[in-house]
Amino acid sequence: MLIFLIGMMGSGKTTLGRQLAQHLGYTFIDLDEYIVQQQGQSIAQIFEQQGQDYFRVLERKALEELVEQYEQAVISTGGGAPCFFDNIDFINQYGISIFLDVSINVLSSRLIAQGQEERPLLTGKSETDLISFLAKTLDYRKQFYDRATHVLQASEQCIERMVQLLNL
Ligand SMILES: Nc1ncnc2c1ncn2[C@@H]1O[C@H](COP(=O)(O)OP(=O)(O)O)[C@@H](O)[C@H]1O
Ligand SMILES: O=C(O)C1=C[C@@H](OP(=O)(O)O)[C@@H](O)[C@H](O)C1
Ligand SMILES: [Mg+2]
Repeated sequence: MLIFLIGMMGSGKTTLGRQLAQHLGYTFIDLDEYIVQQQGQSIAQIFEQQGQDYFRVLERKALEELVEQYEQAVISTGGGAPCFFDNIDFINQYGISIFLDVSINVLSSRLIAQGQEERPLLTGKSETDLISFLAKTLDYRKQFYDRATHVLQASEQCIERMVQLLNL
């Protein structure tokens, strides 16, 4: 089975995905990390040098490659991945998708604590700007996230509890 984690930046896709994969004995793949390794550039460099549209094409190609390569894997996507092309349909065609539903306040405090250098969409934003950017982005992306096959309320839960709740 392929398990795709989807949701906003800071919702815990990378963190939970790694632990879920370990728990299930599945391969763990972070889509951003896969792209970084293939391109030999950071996400920030790809955005800066080739632009966001190019990054979205790389994301789609990476999804296509991964579904060919793996049968049992947890794949943590980047926040925008299910929201471009028909990626959410593609994901649901090849596996299950879990939307990590996290409130804007929790997202913003996690993202502020983590620093912004690896998330080019957030670079240079004050806390107020960040909150309104996240709210506006979620407002648009919700139509894609809502098509996940599973939803996990993930604002407060600790990782271990989330793994139990999924009962996979
Ligand atoms: N369930 C959680 N509870 C508390 N902090 C978390 C949780 N999940 C992730 N974090 C923290 O939030 C930040 C963003 O997590 P990350 O896994 O990189 O999110 P994403 O990949 O969805 O952008 C990290 O600093 C991480 O340690
Ligand atoms: O939401 C987005 O558009 C993005 C999310 C990031 O991944 P995370 O959700 O893991 O931070 C990364 O793919 C890129 O910076 C763009
Ligand atoms: Mg991530």
